[in-house]
Amino acid sequence: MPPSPRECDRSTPSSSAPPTTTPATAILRDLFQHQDTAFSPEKRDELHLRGLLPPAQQSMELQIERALAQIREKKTDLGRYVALTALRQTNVRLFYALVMAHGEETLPMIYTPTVGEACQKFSRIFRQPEGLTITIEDKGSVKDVISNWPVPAGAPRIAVITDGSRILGLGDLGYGGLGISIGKLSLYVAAGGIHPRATLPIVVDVGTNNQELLDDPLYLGLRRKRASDDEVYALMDEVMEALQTAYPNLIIQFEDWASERAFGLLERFQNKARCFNDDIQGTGCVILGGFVNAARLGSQASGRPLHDQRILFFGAGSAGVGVAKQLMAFFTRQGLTVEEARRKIWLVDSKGLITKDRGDKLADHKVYFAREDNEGKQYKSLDDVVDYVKPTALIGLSTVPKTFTPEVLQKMHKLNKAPIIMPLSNPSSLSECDFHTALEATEGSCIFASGSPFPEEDYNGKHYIPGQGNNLYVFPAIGLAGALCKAGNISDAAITEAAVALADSLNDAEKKEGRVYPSLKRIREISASVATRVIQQMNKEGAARDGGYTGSMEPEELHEWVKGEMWVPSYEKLVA
Ligand SMILES: NC(=O)C1=CN([C@@H]2O[C@H](COP(=O)(O)OP(=O)(O)OC[C@H]3O[C@@H](n4cnc5c(N)ncnc54)[C@H](O)[C@@H]3O)[C@@H](O)[C@H]2O)C=CC1
Ligand SMILES: CC(=O)C(=O)O
Ligand SMILES: [Mg+2]
Repeated sequence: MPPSPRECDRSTPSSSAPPTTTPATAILRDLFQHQDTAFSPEKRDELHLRGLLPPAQQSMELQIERALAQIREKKTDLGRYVALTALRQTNVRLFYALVMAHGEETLPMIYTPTVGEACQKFSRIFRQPEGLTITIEDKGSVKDVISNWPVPAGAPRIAVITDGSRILGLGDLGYGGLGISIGKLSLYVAAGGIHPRATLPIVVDVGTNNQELLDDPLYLGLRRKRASDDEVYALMDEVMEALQTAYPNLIIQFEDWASERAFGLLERFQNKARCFNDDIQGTGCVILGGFVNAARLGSQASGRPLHDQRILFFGAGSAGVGVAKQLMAFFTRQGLTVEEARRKIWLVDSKGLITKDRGDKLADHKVYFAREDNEGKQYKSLDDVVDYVKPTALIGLSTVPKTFTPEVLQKMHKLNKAPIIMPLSNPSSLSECDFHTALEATEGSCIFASGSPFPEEDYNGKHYIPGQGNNLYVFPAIGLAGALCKAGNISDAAITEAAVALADSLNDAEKKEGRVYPSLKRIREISASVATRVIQQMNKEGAARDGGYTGSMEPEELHEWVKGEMWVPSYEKLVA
């Protein structure tokens, strides 16, 4: 077997102990060394910590209990976000141990929906700098900025990069977008097992067109309007080049760029950088995975063939079109031609059903799905479009809340024994409908998944569990796979493989419960299985660049190896 990539990979954070000369105060201020009350009496002596800590020695489990109680005491979700951030910046192991042990409670606080509000108020809740800031004014010296990133033991393996121009469905939040890079990377650690030190959150500040932010004296970003397309692309050429030179194995995830630039950047870099776009490809992937299971349930209820689907997208931005493109694979894998698959998909934007003869100039990314079979008629309202298309599935990626009205949902119920309803816009306040409304309007018949979490519901004496159709199920695994096998690029086929692996990951109990996505309690297990399949695909394509290491393993061996590579928060070692 060739040498383990670890043996020749200086990008893997070292686990060696700190020099014994590290001053006690520095240990207590170092988020990677802090153990709080867990230091044993011997360690306290050895590290000169005696007297600097309370007398009690406590386990991580007890510390989790205390931290959770403190979080629960906060009155608002934003308060809980701030408290959790403070914990992450103080004791990184305790933070991740808490998130992993209580994911269902804490994920909505560090991710959607709360991360949206945190990005909106980023400059107001700011306490200490995190992540890397590259501004349009750094043009020409991006390399120097990147060289300032402190990497005390190992280089970053995953970067999440945003320009803050479209944060969730909340629009242009300028510099506050950094919160989404930080939030996504927290999930890389909690769900994907990437070492926290190997994560690199980046905001590219090219200005903001959000006047409220520009007028806010506390705003932390550049006080200027957004730079032009040409300026941004020129800056991004330099950023991508500099990042890849500094860190040759870095995987770069584009996040929450306004649609035109999201597509533009993906086209520009997909084949020459180790990158992917989470909103286009990650979302496409997670919805394909869930849709496969939803269609199975729908087909069981209706007795109709699996591919007998008519999918209506409400919203045709980077997420809508990204998912539509990925869902083509649902049909082609069942033997339909690409053209037949395309015809199963209808897209609606703010002007109504997207047709070739609608009379407006369609953005490039919408053209492929523009219908030609509308016989000159145009359909504007969602009600009218539903009447015309007679969809089996309704997928919302519009950022417009409550647009799946009870009337629209009732129509879906009339048309289908088990309609697929996916209001995927984030955060929860922008969801096209909530779970309760969907259940009532469809008399409990819908197969449901939303972008942000909704509580479980009891309806007519039956218990229902909503799915969360969110890219969090796949991006950590895709990035993990790329990092572990040192992928040279991330292909569409690798993304599709992640989707199929996610669909396959439901266990029998979850199938029985009618779920389309596995329980988030199993997210690490899911990430390991998905990452294993993606690595296999990358090897098949020749994209893995680890000298044949992962390619030489049998699937089960590879799976075990992936699991073993995932970072686990523990105090066993002195340094995380
Ligand atoms: N669940 C998940 O994992 C993900 C969810 N999203 C969510 O998807 C949403 C959309 O994201 P993007 O596509 O990047 O945004 P976008 O702004 O590019 O696209 C929004 C689309 O909705 C359409 N739209 C706006 N108002 C409308 C109306 N009144 N009626 C019909 N269509 C309307 C727009 O024309 C546009 O096509 C966001 O809320 C985002 O948070 C995005 C990525 C992942
Ligand atoms: C989940 C996500 O990536 C978004 O809403 O943009
Ligand atoms: Mg996003």
